[in-house]
Amino acid sequence: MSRIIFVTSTGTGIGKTHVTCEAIRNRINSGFLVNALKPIISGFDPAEVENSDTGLLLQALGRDSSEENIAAISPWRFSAPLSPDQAAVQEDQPLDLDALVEFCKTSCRDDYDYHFIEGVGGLMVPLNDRHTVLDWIKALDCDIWLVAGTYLGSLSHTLTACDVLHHHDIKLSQLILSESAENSVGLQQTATTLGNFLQKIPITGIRRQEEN
Ligand SMILES: Nc1ncnc2c1ncn2[C@@H]1O[C@H](COP(=O)(O)OP(=O)(O)OP(=O)(O)O)[C@@H](O)[C@H]1O
Ligand SMILES: C[C@H](N)[C@H](N)CCCCCC(=O)O
Ligand SMILES: [Mg+2]
Repeated sequence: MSRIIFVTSTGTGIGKTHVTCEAIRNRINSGFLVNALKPIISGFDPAEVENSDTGLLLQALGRDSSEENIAAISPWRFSAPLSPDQAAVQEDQPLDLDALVEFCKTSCRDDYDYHFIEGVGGLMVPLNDRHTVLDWIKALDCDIWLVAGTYLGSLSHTLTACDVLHHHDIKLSQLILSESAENSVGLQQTATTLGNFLQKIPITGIRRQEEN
């Protein structure tokens, strides 16, 4: 039975891709068959694929960044580094929630042990003028990972996101703290405080691994 894991966050630039790539590598190294999708990417530059979320995910999967491989995991690609609803209008490529959900469900029928789906930005990022990432999550039957930072300010951002999920009866499988580069108050302090409010949710942390 394969597992589908949707990776969302408290905001943009927090660590979804970093966490997902690490999770992919760990599972492949353990002998599992893994796939990953980054269905919607904005700020995408075809000349800089290697550094893009799509390129990094493909690298973690052990695949090259051919046009075909890029299109297979990231069909909605926008150049503008904006919220998808804005980039889609600007680039005349409307984002339809049903088409997005159908793409994810079809892709996740492929025979892998794990399917990772990286969202876009944070939990409530608008996809069009009516739907957000939350609606996308609600339309899928999958595990949810929330990636949060350890920067000063993250506690409120994280508890807000958890409250939204709870309000919508969406069970959070785990909260992953990706240690922030700036203004970090530290993994342990952040985990301890969040643990006081999120007793039933497993909290794990990833130390800041300085990029080589
Ligand atoms: N634990 C960590 N150790 C080292 N670098 C990290 C860690 N977490 C995040 N980063 C770095 O911080 C930057 C932002 O992380 P990442 O790209 O994973 O964010 P994201 O949530 O996927 O952003 P987006 O919303 O654009 O998809 C990247 O350069 C990433 O390599
Ligand atoms: C461009 C960036 N890296 C992400 N792909 C998109 C982030 C959208 C954030 C929208 C918002 O919450 O204000
Ligand atoms: Mg990312």
